[in-house]
Amino acid sequence: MSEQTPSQDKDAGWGKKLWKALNTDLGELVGSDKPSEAEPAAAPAPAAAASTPSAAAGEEKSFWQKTVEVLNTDVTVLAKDVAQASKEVWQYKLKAGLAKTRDKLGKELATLFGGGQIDEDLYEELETVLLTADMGVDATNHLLKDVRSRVTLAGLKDASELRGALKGALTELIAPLEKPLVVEGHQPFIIMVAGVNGAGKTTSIGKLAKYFQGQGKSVLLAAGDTFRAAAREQLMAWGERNNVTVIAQDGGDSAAVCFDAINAAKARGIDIVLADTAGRLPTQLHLMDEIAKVKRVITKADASGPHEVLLVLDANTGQNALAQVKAFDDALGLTGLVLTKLDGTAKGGVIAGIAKQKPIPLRFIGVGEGIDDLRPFEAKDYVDALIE
Ligand SMILES: Nc1nc2c(ncn2[C@@H]2O[C@H](COP(=O)(O)OP(=O)(O)OP(=O)(O)O)[C@@H](O)[C@H]2O)c(=O)[nH]1
Repeated sequence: MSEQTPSQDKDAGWGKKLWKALNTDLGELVGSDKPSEAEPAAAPAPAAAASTPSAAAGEEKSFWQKTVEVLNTDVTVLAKDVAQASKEVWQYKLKAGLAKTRDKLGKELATLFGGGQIDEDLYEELETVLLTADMGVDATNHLLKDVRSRVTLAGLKDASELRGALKGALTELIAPLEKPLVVEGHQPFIIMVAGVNGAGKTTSIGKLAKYFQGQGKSVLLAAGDTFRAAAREQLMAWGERNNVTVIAQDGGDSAAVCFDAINAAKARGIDIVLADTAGRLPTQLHLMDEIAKVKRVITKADASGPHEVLLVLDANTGQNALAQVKAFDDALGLTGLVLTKLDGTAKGGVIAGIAKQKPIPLRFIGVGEGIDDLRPFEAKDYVDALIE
């Protein structure tokens, strides 16, 4: 068993470190009504000079308290700006990532919704468009029914009004999948990651580690894909670059790696364990048995775990993704899904199929190979990016 521990403080993400540093300094300032010795003598502190500790306890605020208030306000405003900018960047990426699906769907919908009356021919064409975007028969039927009732309810007459009806119906259908992963309540919070070969498990684990670090969580990775040596190397290289401990083993047993990783995380007070597993097809029954064993061994290491069992799906597989969801759910009892590679496919409609047939929370979607290209799924953003 090998362990790769980063040299620096890997337990805190930069966000946490920054926040801690700011709060520590500000906290110290609040506790002091006069400049510290480290402050220059010429520090502009007339109010502070006039203000005694008893005055500070009264109505009058000291210079330093006012300074701290201003600084805190600025930090809050700055944090809001950063969050807003980050959201806008993601919406842009999502839109760019869904370009293939949108181009296909959008072009056909544009013709369909160009104008003219709403009739049976139009519904038939809409059905074909939805099916070709890989929404599947069930979801397509559901959407058509919903669109029809919206048309009746709102008394819509012109085809150009159907866009809003379709967007509304689609948002409502996929909204139940929007259940962000909450990694609280257990320490370590153990996330087991499964999927077919090449779905994007290992890269998603790297992205998730960064995402959770950004929330101030400490993360440890279990290189449980002992089948593919490159996956272990990939994870270790990633861990080294990002100061995250990786527990690995040359070849051997995936369950044993996860077991050791959980114990290491417990000993170090780590917040989150992300456990990789080897890719496998649902038809490889012995491998499906093996992954069920990995889960059982995780439960041996921590009776309450795993706290999340994620299935990573490649969006390119389209409707076949549903068969994977069913098989892995039978073997493992899935609690969440990750849909990767939405950027490389015109099959983004598969989310509607999942929502209709196997509504397991879609925790994250991936729209690129970059480290920030995986984010929590939001139904409205998704539909807005898909249908303009
Ligand atoms: N374009 C794009 N590529 C992605 C995305 N997610 C993962 N990939 C790529 O998909 C390829 C396979 O990813 P891996 O993480 O190695 O897949 P895996 O599931 O761990 O593979 P196995 O270990 O063989 O089962 C890599 O080249 C990734 O960069 C995504 O959202 N968009």
